Amino acid sequence: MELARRYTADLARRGEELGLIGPLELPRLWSRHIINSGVVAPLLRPGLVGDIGSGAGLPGIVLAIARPDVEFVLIEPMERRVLWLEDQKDLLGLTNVTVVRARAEDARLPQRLDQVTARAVSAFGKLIPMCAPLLRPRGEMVLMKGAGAAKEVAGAEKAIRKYKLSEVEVLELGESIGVEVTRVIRARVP
Ligand SMILES: C[S@@+](CC[C@H](N)C(=O)[O-])C[C@H]1O[C@@H](n2cnc3c(N)ncnc32)[C@H](O)[C@@H]1O
Repeated sequence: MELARRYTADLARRGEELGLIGPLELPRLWSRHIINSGVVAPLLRPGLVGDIGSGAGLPGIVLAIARPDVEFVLIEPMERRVLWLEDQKDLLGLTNVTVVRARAEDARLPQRLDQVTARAVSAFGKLIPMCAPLLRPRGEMVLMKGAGAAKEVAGAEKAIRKYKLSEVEVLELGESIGVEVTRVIRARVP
Protein backbone atom coordinates (compact mmCIF):
# COMPACT_ATOMS: atom_id res chain seq x y z
CA MET A 1 0.00 0.00 0.00
CA GLU A 2 2.85 2.36 0.85
CA LEU A 3 4.43 1.84 -2.60
CA ALA A 4 1.06 2.21 -4.33
CA ARG A 5 0.47 5.49 -2.48
CA ARG A 6 3.92 6.80 -3.44
CA TYR A 7 3.38 5.87 -7.09
CA THR A 8 -0.07 7.52 -7.12
CA ALA A 9 1.26 10.68 -5.48
CA ASP A 10 4.05 10.97 -8.07
CA LEU A 11 1.61 10.34 -10.91
CA ALA A 12 -0.65 13.08 -9.50
CA ARG A 13 2.34 15.43 -9.16
CA ARG A 14 4.03 14.89 -12.53
CA GLY A 15 1.62 12.85 -14.68
CA GLU A 16 -0.21 15.69 -16.37
CA GLU A 17 2.94 17.66 -17.17
CA LEU A 18 4.53 14.53 -18.66
CA GLY A 19 1.40 13.83 -20.72
CA LEU A 20 0.73 10.56 -18.91
CA ILE A 21 -2.70 11.36 -17.57
CA GLY A 22 -5.40 13.89 -18.42
CA PRO A 23 -6.32 16.66 -15.95
CA LEU A 24 -9.82 15.21 -15.45
CA GLU A 25 -8.29 11.96 -14.21
CA LEU A 26 -6.32 13.50 -11.34
CA PRO A 27 -9.12 13.48 -8.72
CA ARG A 28 -9.96 9.86 -9.52
CA LEU A 29 -6.47 8.40 -9.93
CA TRP A 30 -6.83 6.07 -6.97
CA SER A 31 -10.45 5.02 -7.42
CA ARG A 32 -10.47 4.64 -11.18
CA HIS A 33 -6.93 3.84 -12.26
CA ILE A 34 -5.03 2.26 -9.36
CA ILE A 35 -7.84 0.09 -7.95
CA ASN A 36 -8.96 -0.77 -11.50
CA SER A 37 -5.46 -2.11 -12.19
CA GLY A 38 -5.00 -3.73 -8.78
CA VAL A 39 -8.10 -5.95 -8.97
CA VAL A 40 -6.45 -7.85 -11.84
CA ALA A 41 -3.59 -9.01 -9.56
CA PRO A 42 -5.26 -12.29 -8.43
CA LEU A 43 -5.54 -13.41 -12.09
CA LEU A 44 -1.76 -13.54 -12.44
CA ARG A 45 0.36 -16.58 -11.76
CA PRO A 46 4.03 -16.69 -10.76
CA GLY A 47 6.00 -16.44 -13.99
CA LEU A 48 6.69 -13.76 -16.61
CA VAL A 49 3.97 -11.24 -17.45
CA GLY A 50 4.24 -8.63 -20.20
CA ASP A 51 2.25 -5.40 -19.99
CA ILE A 52 1.77 -3.98 -23.48
CA GLY A 53 1.50 -0.21 -23.80
CA SER A 54 2.17 0.42 -20.11
CA GLY A 55 2.14 4.21 -20.56
CA ALA A 56 1.95 5.71 -17.07
CA GLY A 57 2.41 2.19 -15.63
CA LEU A 58 -1.18 1.00 -15.74
CA PRO A 59 -1.64 -1.77 -14.99
CA GLY A 60 2.07 -2.80 -15.10
CA ILE A 61 3.53 -0.82 -12.19
CA VAL A 62 0.49 -1.38 -9.97
CA LEU A 63 0.60 -5.13 -10.63
CA ALA A 64 4.35 -5.28 -10.03
CA ILE A 65 3.74 -3.67 -6.62
CA ALA A 66 0.86 -6.03 -5.81
CA ARG A 67 2.61 -9.19 -7.04
CA PRO A 68 6.30 -9.28 -6.06
CA ASP A 69 6.23 -13.01 -6.87
CA VAL A 70 5.67 -12.26 -10.58
CA GLU A 71 8.25 -10.89 -13.05
CA PHE A 72 7.03 -8.07 -15.31
CA VAL A 73 8.19 -6.76 -18.68
CA LEU A 74 6.67 -3.37 -19.45
CA ILE A 75 6.56 -2.89 -23.23
CA GLU A 76 6.13 0.72 -24.29
CA PRO A 77 7.32 2.46 -27.49
CA MET A 78 7.29 6.14 -26.41
CA GLU A 79 10.61 7.37 -25.02
CA ARG A 80 9.10 9.82 -22.52
CA ARG A 81 6.91 7.09 -21.06
CA VAL A 82 9.79 4.61 -20.99
CA LEU A 83 11.84 7.12 -18.96
CA TRP A 84 8.93 7.56 -16.54
CA LEU A 85 8.57 3.77 -16.14
CA GLU A 86 12.34 3.36 -15.55
CA ASP A 87 12.16 6.18 -13.01
CA GLN A 88 9.26 4.57 -11.14
CA LYS A 89 11.00 1.21 -11.14
CA ASP A 90 14.03 2.82 -9.45
CA LEU A 91 12.11 5.13 -7.08
CA LEU A 92 9.88 2.29 -5.85
CA GLY A 93 12.72 -0.25 -5.78
CA LEU A 94 10.83 -2.71 -7.97
CA THR A 95 13.25 -5.56 -8.63
CA ASN A 96 10.62 -7.55 -10.57
CA VAL A 97 10.31 -5.03 -13.44
CA THR A 98 12.12 -4.72 -16.78
CA VAL A 99 11.19 -1.94 -19.19
CA VAL A 100 11.50 -2.57 -22.93
CA ARG A 101 11.16 0.27 -25.41
CA ALA A 102 9.35 -1.25 -28.38
CA ARG A 103 6.04 -1.73 -30.07
CA ALA A 104 4.63 -5.09 -29.08
CA GLU A 105 4.85 -6.26 -32.71
CA ASP A 106 8.60 -5.51 -32.80
CA ALA A 107 9.54 -6.52 -29.25
CA ARG A 108 12.41 -8.98 -29.09
CA LEU A 109 12.06 -10.57 -25.68
CA PRO A 110 14.64 -13.03 -24.38
CA GLN A 111 11.86 -15.31 -23.17
CA ARG A 112 8.24 -15.96 -24.08
CA LEU A 113 5.59 -14.63 -21.73
CA ASP A 114 3.30 -16.71 -19.53
CA GLN A 115 0.65 -14.00 -19.51
CA VAL A 116 0.13 -10.64 -21.17
CA THR A 117 -1.86 -7.65 -19.91
CA ALA A 118 -2.93 -4.47 -21.70
CA ARG A 119 -5.17 -1.55 -20.78
CA ALA A 120 -6.54 1.09 -23.15
CA VAL A 121 -4.22 0.08 -25.99
CA SER A 122 -6.45 -1.31 -28.72
CA ALA A 123 -9.60 -3.31 -29.46
CA PHE A 124 -9.44 -7.04 -28.70
CA GLY A 125 -9.34 -7.96 -32.41
CA LYS A 126 -6.21 -5.85 -32.89
CA LEU A 127 -4.61 -6.90 -29.62
CA ILE A 128 -4.73 -10.58 -30.52
CA PRO A 129 -2.05 -10.44 -33.27
CA MET A 130 0.04 -8.13 -31.03
CA CYS A 131 -0.09 -10.41 -27.98
CA ALA A 132 -0.24 -13.97 -29.34
CA PRO A 133 3.33 -14.14 -30.78
CA LEU A 134 4.79 -13.00 -27.44
CA LEU A 135 3.13 -15.79 -25.46
CA ARG A 136 4.43 -19.27 -24.72
CA PRO A 137 2.27 -22.24 -25.73
CA ARG A 138 -0.90 -22.21 -23.55
CA GLY A 139 -0.05 -18.66 -22.45
CA GLU A 140 -2.87 -16.30 -21.53
CA MET A 141 -4.11 -12.81 -22.41
CA VAL A 142 -5.61 -10.76 -19.56
CA LEU A 143 -6.89 -7.63 -21.25
CA MET A 144 -8.56 -4.82 -19.33
CA LYS A 145 -11.66 -3.51 -21.06
CA GLY A 146 -14.58 -1.15 -20.71
CA ALA A 147 -18.30 -1.83 -20.80
CA GLY A 148 -18.07 -2.94 -24.45
CA ALA A 149 -15.95 -6.01 -23.67
CA ALA A 150 -18.53 -8.57 -24.84
CA LYS A 151 -19.03 -6.64 -28.10
CA GLU A 152 -15.26 -6.62 -28.66
CA VAL A 153 -15.20 -10.40 -28.28
CA ALA A 154 -18.00 -10.74 -30.85
CA GLY A 155 -16.15 -8.38 -33.21
CA ALA A 156 -12.91 -10.36 -32.91
CA GLU A 157 -14.36 -13.66 -34.11
CA LYS A 158 -12.05 -13.87 -37.15
CA ALA A 159 -8.86 -13.23 -35.16
CA ILE A 160 -9.99 -15.63 -32.41
CA ARG A 161 -10.31 -18.36 -35.05
CA LYS A 162 -7.08 -17.43 -36.87
CA TYR A 163 -5.02 -17.56 -33.67
CA LYS A 164 -6.95 -20.59 -32.37
CA LEU A 165 -7.73 -18.93 -29.04
CA SER A 166 -9.63 -20.95 -26.45
CA GLU A 167 -11.29 -20.27 -23.10
CA VAL A 168 -12.28 -16.77 -24.26
CA GLU A 169 -14.32 -15.14 -21.51
CA VAL A 170 -15.27 -11.76 -20.08
CA LEU A 171 -14.74 -11.43 -16.33
CA GLU A 172 -16.16 -8.73 -14.10
CA LEU A 173 -13.90 -7.96 -11.16
CA GLY A 174 -14.21 -5.77 -8.10
CA GLU A 175 -17.93 -6.06 -7.34
CA SER A 176 -17.39 -8.27 -4.29
CA ILE A 177 -15.13 -5.63 -2.68
CA GLY A 178 -17.48 -2.77 -3.55
CA VAL A 179 -15.35 -0.96 -6.13
CA GLU A 180 -16.16 0.08 -9.68
CA VAL A 181 -16.37 -3.02 -11.91
CA THR A 182 -13.30 -3.80 -14.02
CA ARG A 183 -13.88 -5.94 -17.08
CA VAL A 184 -11.24 -8.29 -18.37
CA ILE A 185 -11.14 -10.38 -21.54
CA ARG A 186 -9.24 -13.55 -20.80
CA ALA A 187 -8.14 -15.89 -23.59
CA ARG A 188 -5.60 -18.68 -24.09
CA VAL A 189 -3.34 -19.38 -27.06
CA PRO A 190 -2.89 -23.00 -28.22
C1 LIG B 1 -4.00 5.20 -24.09
S1 LIG B 1 -2.42 4.73 -23.56
C2 LIG B 1 -2.79 3.68 -22.21
C3 LIG B 1 -1.64 3.59 -21.25
C4 LIG B 1 -1.89 2.73 -20.02
N1 LIG B 1 -1.99 1.33 -20.37
C5 LIG B 1 -3.11 3.19 -19.28
O1 LIG B 1 -4.08 2.43 -19.15
O2 LIG B 1 -3.12 4.34 -18.79
C6 LIG B 1 -1.89 3.59 -24.82
C7 LIG B 1 -0.41 3.23 -24.69
O3 LIG B 1 -0.11 2.18 -25.61
C8 LIG B 1 1.11 2.45 -26.23
N2 LIG B 1 1.10 1.73 -27.52
C9 LIG B 1 0.45 2.09 -28.66
N3 LIG B 1 0.67 1.18 -29.62
C10 LIG B 1 1.47 0.22 -29.09
C11 LIG B 1 2.06 -0.96 -29.60
N4 LIG B 1 1.88 -1.33 -30.86
N5 LIG B 1 2.82 -1.72 -28.77
C12 LIG B 1 3.02 -1.33 -27.48
N6 LIG B 1 2.49 -0.20 -26.95
C13 LIG B 1 1.73 0.56 -27.75
C14 LIG B 1 1.15 3.97 -26.36
O4 LIG B 1 2.46 4.48 -26.50
C15 LIG B 1 0.52 4.37 -25.03
O5 LIG B 1 1.47 4.52 -24.00
